[in-house]
Amino acid sequence: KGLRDTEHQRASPIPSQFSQEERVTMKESLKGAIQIPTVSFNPGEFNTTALAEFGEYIHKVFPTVFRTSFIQHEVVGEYSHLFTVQGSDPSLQPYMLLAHIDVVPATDQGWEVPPFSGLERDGFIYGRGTLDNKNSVMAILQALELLLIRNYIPRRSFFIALGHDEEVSGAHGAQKISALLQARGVQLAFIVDEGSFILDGFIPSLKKPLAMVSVSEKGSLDLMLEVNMTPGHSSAPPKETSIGILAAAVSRLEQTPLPNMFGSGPLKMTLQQLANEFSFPASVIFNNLWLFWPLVSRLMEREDITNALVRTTTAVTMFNAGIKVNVIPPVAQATVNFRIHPAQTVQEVLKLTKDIVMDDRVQFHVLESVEPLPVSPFDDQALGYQLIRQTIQSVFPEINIVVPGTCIAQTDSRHYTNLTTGIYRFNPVYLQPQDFRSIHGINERISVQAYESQVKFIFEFIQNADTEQRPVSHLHEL
Ligand SMILES: CCCCCCCC/C=C\CCCCCCCC(=O)N[C@@H](Cc1ccccc1)C(=O)O
Ligand SMILES: [Zn+2]
Ligand SMILES: [Zn+2]
Repeated sequence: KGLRDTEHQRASPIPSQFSQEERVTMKESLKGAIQIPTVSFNPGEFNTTALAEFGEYIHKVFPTVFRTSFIQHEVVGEYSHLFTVQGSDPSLQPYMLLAHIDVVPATDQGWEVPPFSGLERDGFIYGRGTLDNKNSVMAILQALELLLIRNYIPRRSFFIALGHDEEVSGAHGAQKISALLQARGVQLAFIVDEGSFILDGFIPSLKKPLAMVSVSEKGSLDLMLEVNMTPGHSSAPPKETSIGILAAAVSRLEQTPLPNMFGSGPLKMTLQQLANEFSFPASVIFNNLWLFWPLVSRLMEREDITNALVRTTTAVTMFNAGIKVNVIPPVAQATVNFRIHPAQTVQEVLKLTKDIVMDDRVQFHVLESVEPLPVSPFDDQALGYQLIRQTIQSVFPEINIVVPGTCIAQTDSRHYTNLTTGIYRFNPVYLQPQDFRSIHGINERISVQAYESQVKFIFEFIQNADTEQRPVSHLHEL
């Protein structure tokens, strides 16, 4: 099911074919972007030199974008970029494409090539940001540049927002852009951001790749656990120290996963839509979840990635205690990062956590919390979702599974809920489990061909968004 464009609009799309010279230029431009180490270290702590250089770099490699009269470019929060592309038809509601220019840190250790070299090997461009998320930054601007060179004039207005601090919360980039657009009275038809991919090999019994468009996003709770004890000489220690008490509390949390929420939230819809794609006997199981849900939910718990879809996860990420070898430690602190399932709330997770720890000597400090994001519409009338489906069909004709999903991490799009109810997280790039581990890990890379397809996707997406849409009953009719 989906939307179909009108006949006359469909008659003359600009074909997404790029010359050999354009293909070389686009991959070289991505490599150049990777070579600029736009690292975010901590909130408010960025490589500002690199961020400034990145701003100059995009001017250099996308000159047409910057000199086009109907495109306004603004720098927001010093290093983020907002482009307003004024469409020719003001009756169409605008949309927004999001990406971020900052990356997480990377040292050379474990990498086949240095992480900021942007080197090409065996058809892959390596480097921090090739999947998260300079590929999107560059592909969006590259697609627009190529459309403008072909004299394309968009009908529907759209915004491109490139945040510079997504990896450390988005407070200086996305939040400021969002406030600016709100002050201007902007309401968006939908937003497309990072957060999911064309998944290949994530579900053992499913041989075909599937495009998962995330329509929701898990929340988070950063909780600091603290134990205070009177310090003293280690030669006559008390029965328990602050470290021992805290370690036991943290261990209880790790040993007691929060409840399996299988059956609530978007996952059930995802699996129902997938049911007919499995071969026997998995197809019978997924078509009868009312009977087999205990089995499926247990199977999903086995792997870390699918476990993250069925529950609020608990990750102990920091532990600090002790000041000297012969001093009883006065304070022990641990930070726990919970990723909250869409069917739970911050308060529920806090209560469950306190019940598991069950020790009055442990104090709880909420450092930061974000509720899970609402589920964006993905029905036949949902413009953003259907445009993504339609463009997947055309750019990746081999993919016949497009399902709504939940993003297990957080994205800058969470700062834009004031502007739209349609937030879709999808990168048109194939991802295998080992690629998933490279995001924030080592040897992050994208194939030249995958990057070209991403440019092609956005090139077509912008044109598809300009066609008048009306509902149709079958996707294959698009
Ligand atoms: C049933 C099918 C199985 C589906 C498996 C799902 C596979 C997941 C695939 C892709 C997910 C990739 C997510 C990439 C986005 C990463 C965004 C990110 O890292 N965000 C940060 C934001 C943040 C939050 C708080 C403080 C600082 C930064 C994050 O979430 O940590
Ligand atoms: Zn990212
Ligand atoms: Zn990231």
